[in-house]
Amino acid sequence: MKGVIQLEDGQFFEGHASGEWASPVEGEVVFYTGMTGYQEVLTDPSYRGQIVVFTYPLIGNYGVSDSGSESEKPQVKGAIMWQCSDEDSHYQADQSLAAYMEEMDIPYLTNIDTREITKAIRTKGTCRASIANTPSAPAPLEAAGQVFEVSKETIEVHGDGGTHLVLIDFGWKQSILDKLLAGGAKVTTVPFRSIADIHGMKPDGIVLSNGPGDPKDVTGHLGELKALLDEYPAFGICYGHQVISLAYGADTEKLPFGHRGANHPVKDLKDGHVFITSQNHNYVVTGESLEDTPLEARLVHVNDGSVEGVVHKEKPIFSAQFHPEANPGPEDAEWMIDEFFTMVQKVGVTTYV
Ligand SMILES: NC(=O)CC[C@H](N)C(=O)O
Repeated sequence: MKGVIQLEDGQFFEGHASGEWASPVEGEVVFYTGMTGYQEVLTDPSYRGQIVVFTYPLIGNYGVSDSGSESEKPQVKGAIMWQCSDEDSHYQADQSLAAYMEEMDIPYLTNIDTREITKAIRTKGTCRASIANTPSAPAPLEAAGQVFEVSKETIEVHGDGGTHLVLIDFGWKQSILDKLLAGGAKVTTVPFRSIADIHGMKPDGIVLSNGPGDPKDVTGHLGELKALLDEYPAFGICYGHQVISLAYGADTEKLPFGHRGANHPVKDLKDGHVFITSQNHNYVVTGESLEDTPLEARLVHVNDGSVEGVVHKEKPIFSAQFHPEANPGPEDAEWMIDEFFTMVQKVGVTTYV
């Protein structure tokens, strides 16, 4: 069956549709350049509401595993591929990607020249798009507030390790929780709407999770968040990095087409070493906006010089704009999780630079 993705500016790309749709599927269209990691991408709450173009031509060749998802259900609005495999060649696979897409009812197109559409997004910038059986213009309105859809309603306790960490929930990924548990923590996940409750839990440290959409969606919580950060060691991952920066007075802006893939080089200004990271973000902290804050940039993207991590000049607080939990992607940045545990365990720490 015929399927079409149409961008905001009227450009459209024709391919095969996974189904017959009564109405168009609309969302922000972004591209992901990794060769692997499709299951994590489809289920990562940070991709909530987006249509993801996979640039690598063969997606799904190692199938889908029951234990490989980043949240309980798919989060993307739709997917665009050249080829979606209906075979699963991996000993841990439970089903093929094509079967998974059908079971989960994720609308997708195949036989689309994903490199051509990526060039269009790169030229025009991230934009809205619609997937349908015939060309259909997407509504111009930008969706907002996805973080309210993915942050859970309740406080949950995981594991029983000796270090008590609170993971502030902006839509946390399973692999962040897994890494904290593996490091020896008991982890309490707390919805960002319940930040005030965290003081009573007296945790050893705070981790601020990844999340979808614009970090300014949680502006109303920044005051109580800063009060918390002033008291506890903290580590922010992606959305978490952005809200730490906003809480201390820095600003964020939207990149033209974001960073999504598993090969983004980042430089640590502390010692000059460059490492490869897994990334998934539209927004960045603007470098100049850090000037009048107690934060400074420690990590920068080698390709475009954008801020990839900040550190507080006096307090034990630091952050990563990328994904040190590395699902999907290289594990080069896992040292940050180790550093966080060391920082939390270090009694009387006052400076972390
Ligand atoms: N992975 C994330 O946490 C993404 C953060 C934010 N939604 C952005 O797009 O920049």
